[in-house]
Amino acid sequence: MKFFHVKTVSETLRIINEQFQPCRPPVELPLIEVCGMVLAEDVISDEQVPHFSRSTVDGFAVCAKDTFGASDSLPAFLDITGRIEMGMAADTALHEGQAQAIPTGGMIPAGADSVVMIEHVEEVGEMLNVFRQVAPGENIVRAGDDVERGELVMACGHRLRPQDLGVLSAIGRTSVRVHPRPIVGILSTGDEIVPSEKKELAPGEVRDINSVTIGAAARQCGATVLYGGIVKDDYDTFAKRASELFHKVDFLILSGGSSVGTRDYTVQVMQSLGDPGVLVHGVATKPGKPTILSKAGEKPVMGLPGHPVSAMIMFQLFAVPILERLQGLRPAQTDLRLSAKIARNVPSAVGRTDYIRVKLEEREDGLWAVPVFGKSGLISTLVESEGIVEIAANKEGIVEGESVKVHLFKS
Ligand SMILES: Nc1nc2c(c(=O)[nH]1)N[C@H]1C(S)=C(S)[C@@H](COP(=O)(O)OP(=O)(O)OC[C@H]3O[C@@H](n4cnc5c(N)ncnc54)[C@H](O)[C@@H]3O)O[C@H]1N2
Ligand code: MOO
Repeated sequence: MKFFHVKTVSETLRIINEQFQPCRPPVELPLIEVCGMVLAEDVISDEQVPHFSRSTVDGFAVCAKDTFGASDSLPAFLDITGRIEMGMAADTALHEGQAQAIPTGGMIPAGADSVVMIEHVEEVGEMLNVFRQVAPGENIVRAGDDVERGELVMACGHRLRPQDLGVLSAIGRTSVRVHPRPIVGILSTGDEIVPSEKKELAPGEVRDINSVTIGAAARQCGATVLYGGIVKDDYDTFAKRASELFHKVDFLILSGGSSVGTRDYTVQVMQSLGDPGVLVHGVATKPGKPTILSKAGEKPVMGLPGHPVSAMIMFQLFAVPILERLQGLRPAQTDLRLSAKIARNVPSAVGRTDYIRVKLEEREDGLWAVPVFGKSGLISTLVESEGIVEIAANKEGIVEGESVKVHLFKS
């Protein structure tokens, strides 16, 4: 009889951190291709953004002190000495008592320190009546306000979002060094598993859920996915198909066959892929106990439990950190979990970390997490849920009203 020598969640995460590094050397790619990828360089700006002081409104560039005390009943009177064109240099300096018309985004002329909005002035020929006072700096973005020359704009290990690409574009970068997207291979196992396109199911057959859910979740984490299809519970075929896929990918995920049944070959297949071999066989969690982690050469291989809910939760718990390591992502600086109160008592066993599915309800007294109960083979329970809540291994459960952290599913 074989037994699991289970590891705790934190032991498994420590192993992941120690064992896996970025999978391939960084590459230089054009900005339009790098959203969602991880930076492999420190980006330092050699320019100021904006590189000229500009107006944030349509109006008149002025010296603020000329407007002090101005009101509807006592306007300030200024001479209009110029009109600044969009995208052109403002090359006529402004002196006290003068104003120059300026569009939103126009360059502030030398000598001006603020802009009065068009709504608060009246043009009378070449004279300007100003009915509101403005403070120095009002309605102006100064050169370098956004980014200073020499500033570290983004550090190595940062996952690039649309706004990050905006800054890179603003400082004139057309390409950046990034960690390549890891290629994740997925192979589903089980005599009963058939492709989703199969119309009429024979008794005992089950359409493949895990290739689809795990493939999509891997893509959400920045990976490229190679689908290996479905393989029967036959050691030789399984080992051959796993080995073929393994050589094409950076991270191989096997679904099903991770438990200790006589036909569960996943561990043997993982060992056959190369040394050092299996690092974790079984984790002290519910669901997900029969999760396996191994390393062949430098590549991670993960055996996810067949039950679709367990597979997704274990992917979240361990495959996401593996993918982060493979992409050189810096550990998260912020806690992205939502605080809520649990709506029911949920018992749990000491010595095991439990993950419960929850949906969120906004009530008058705040956010509540309502447990969604159901066996780990029932994928629709995850459709109903918005996230998962961890019950720590040292707890006997959580009581109604207790504050919990909800780890939200990505959408
Ligand atoms: N004696 C024991 N039996 C089991 C244990 C245990 O500790 N001792 N653990 C149970 C737990 S928990 C889980 S989870 C499962 C995991 O088993 P496997 O990883 O070997 O998975 P399978 O037996 O292949 O499948 C389990 C279940 O999930 C369905 N399945 C599998 N793959 C897919 C797929 N790609 N798409 C949809 N559904 C899938 C499969 O048909 C089975 O119903 O072991 C328990 N047993
Ligand atoms: O714990 Mo198993 O992972 O589904 O139910």
